[in-house]
Amino acid sequence: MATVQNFTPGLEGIIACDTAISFLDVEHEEIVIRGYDLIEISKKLKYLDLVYLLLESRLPSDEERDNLEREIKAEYGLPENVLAILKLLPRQMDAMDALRTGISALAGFDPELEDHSPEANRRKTIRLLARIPAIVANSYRAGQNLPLLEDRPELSYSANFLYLITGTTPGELEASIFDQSLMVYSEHEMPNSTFTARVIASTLSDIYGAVTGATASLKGKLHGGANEAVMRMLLEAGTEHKIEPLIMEKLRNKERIMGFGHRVYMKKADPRALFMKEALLKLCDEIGNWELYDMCVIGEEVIKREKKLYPNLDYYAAPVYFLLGIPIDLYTPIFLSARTIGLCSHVMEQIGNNRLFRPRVQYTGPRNLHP
Ligand SMILES: CC(=O)SCCNC(=O)CCNC(=O)[C@H](O)C(C)(C)COP(=O)(O)OP(=O)(O)OC[C@H]1O[C@@H](n2cnc3c(N)ncnc32)[C@H](O)[C@@H]1OP(=O)(O)O
Ligand SMILES: O=C([O-])CC(=O)C(=O)O
Repeated sequence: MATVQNFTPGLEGIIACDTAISFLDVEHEEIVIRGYDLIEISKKLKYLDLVYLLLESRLPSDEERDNLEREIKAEYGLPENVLAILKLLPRQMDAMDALRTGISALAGFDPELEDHSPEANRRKTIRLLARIPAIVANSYRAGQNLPLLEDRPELSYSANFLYLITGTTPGELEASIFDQSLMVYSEHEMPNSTFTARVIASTLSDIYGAVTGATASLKGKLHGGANEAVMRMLLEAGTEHKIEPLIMEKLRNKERIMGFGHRVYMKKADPRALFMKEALLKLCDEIGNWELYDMCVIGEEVIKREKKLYPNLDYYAAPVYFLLGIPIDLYTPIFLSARTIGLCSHVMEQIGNNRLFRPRVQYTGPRNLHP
């Protein structure tokens, strides 16, 4: 049997590349984004400040952030033919598959597709940030026979995104919590989807292809798809009295409980989950009904007691999105939209210092067979 040294299934703990973008400092429970603590900037700043930080490696002045917002808004609007493709998709198609198709179709309408210069890739990133929310919302609306909506540039970037999804202008608290959720979903070092994007970029393929591949990766319920599964579980329980028996039954059946555990944190809290837990409480306070919050807290305690596992971001983002009136099918597409800036930053960094990803295998098949 051919052997290769240092085989680690799932590449657990393996350093895949060097990066100046982000790092999970598990020991200090800090997600470092270009030197800043993600949770601190999510509390103090806005999503577009973080977009600027990821793009330019420094925080913007107010004027620089406003200019970035203008740049993105100038690219609002989907090409007619992309809208036509979205309308032709089967109604039952998974929203992540529709999104993947939409992003892939957008590539055909970008005249700079094959220009891999940093300047062209920055412009393509701006276009993706401008157009992915409209794909997410309108592919869903088309499938539901709802009228398609156009961007409203007078709203902030995240308020417009939430408007496209729900069809109503969000209140201040809703827009602010949605913006914070985009921030905590924006970038997270080297998850499967980001690795996928960098692997694709390392062949000198294009940025749309890298984001399309990452979308397929993020769909899976061991990754981004978990936020939708969490909400379905909470709805199945229905009340705070039924969440413990439901979880216990799933554990007896050896099922994984979605929204718990994490390859990197595993036995530590995901700082983003705690932040979204606070956001959930604020939304419950606003409506004067704490049932969902109480149910989540009971679920968290049961899993800690039974499995010594902590919630990840998806566990608390799901009920937050539910209270924001977002259809469950769109939770993972929203994750991808928020993550677009992280993915594009990694693609640009990969191209800037490229080495083709091409690992080896530990061969376990037969040898010396003859036809
Ligand atoms: C934003 C995000 O994308 S975060 C991830 C979202 N995904 C989820 O929430 C899905 C549920 N969680 C999981 O499946 C896992 O925790 C993962 C995939 C996220 C990480 O898993 P891995 O690093 O591969 O850990 P692994 O699968 O080896 O699990 C280690 C042990 O913990 C258990 N475990 C891990 N997560 C869970 C869970 N959610 N429910 C029940 N048991 C779990 C495993 O069964 C295993 O137990 P064992 O050693 O007794 O067999
Ligand atoms: O880091 C991971 O493996 C998954 C995750 O939490 C994310 O992508 O936000």
